[in-house]
Amino acid sequence: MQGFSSKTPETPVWTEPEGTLGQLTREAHARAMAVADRLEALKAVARDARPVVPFHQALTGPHLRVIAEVKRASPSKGTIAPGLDAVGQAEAYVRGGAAAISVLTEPTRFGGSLEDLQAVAAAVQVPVIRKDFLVHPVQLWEARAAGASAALLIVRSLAPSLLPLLIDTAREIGLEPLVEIRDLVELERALAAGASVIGVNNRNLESLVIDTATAPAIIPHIPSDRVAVAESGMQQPDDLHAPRDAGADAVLVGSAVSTATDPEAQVRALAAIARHATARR
Ligand SMILES: O=P(O)(O)OC[C@@H](O)[C@@H](O)c1c[nH]c2ccccc12
Repeated sequence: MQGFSSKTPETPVWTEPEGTLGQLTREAHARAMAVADRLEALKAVARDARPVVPFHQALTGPHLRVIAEVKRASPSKGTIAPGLDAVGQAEAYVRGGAAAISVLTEPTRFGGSLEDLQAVAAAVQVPVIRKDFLVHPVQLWEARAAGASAALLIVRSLAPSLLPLLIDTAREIGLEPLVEIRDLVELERALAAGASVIGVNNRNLESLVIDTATAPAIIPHIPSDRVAVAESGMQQPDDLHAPRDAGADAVLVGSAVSTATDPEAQVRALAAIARHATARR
């Protein structure tokens, strides 16, 4: 076996995701298998779907952008906003200045659905992202058929050959992949696979532990020709200073806006902080 020389970048051995992420990834894979034979039908629906709204473009510019998420529940907190009306919520986010809307479609732990995604995509003008544990091309077609303009791909959930395959498939369909990482090794994988919008999750999805210092530490390493998004754990406007100062292009906020009594005002307050920003990377 070949050892690593000091000049050879270390290639980590691929291991399956553990903990909650492992479970969610396996469940998502089973759901994909159950609809795999619908691929041709989904392609036909996708042809008539709402045209793609450029996601990359919506997140670029001199100011920090806010991606607001429709989130009823999470594995860490359980149910947080049980009766949430996805469309009403998304419309409030847009009035508050959200640059894009994230819609959870994972059903068991996040209380989401493709119906939510479809309804939101039909109601708002901004790009909508499918947030789930996607592991199969058929799920990208589902996203596009529902009117999504972007889809989340979690590096930790995807075996090395699968990540570039799904990134390429997403782009062929017209979806922009938001490629999620949590450390520098995963950043290298994302870059090598051609990711252009990179999200750094403050939450470790295997242990569910949150550390809001993660995104600010990783983002300065993201090349300036890529879009950098800080994700998770940001509750109030002040929490946006650290990712902004690290050079983030956008922040993704879920729980804080989903549980807000006035979601429009909450997003507006976040976007107001965002507007003071100047990109540093
Ligand atoms: O509710 P928060 O802490 O604002 O987090 C939102 C978002 O980052 C989080 O929902 C998320 C980030 N990556 C994910 C992957 C799958 C499901 C959910 C997520």
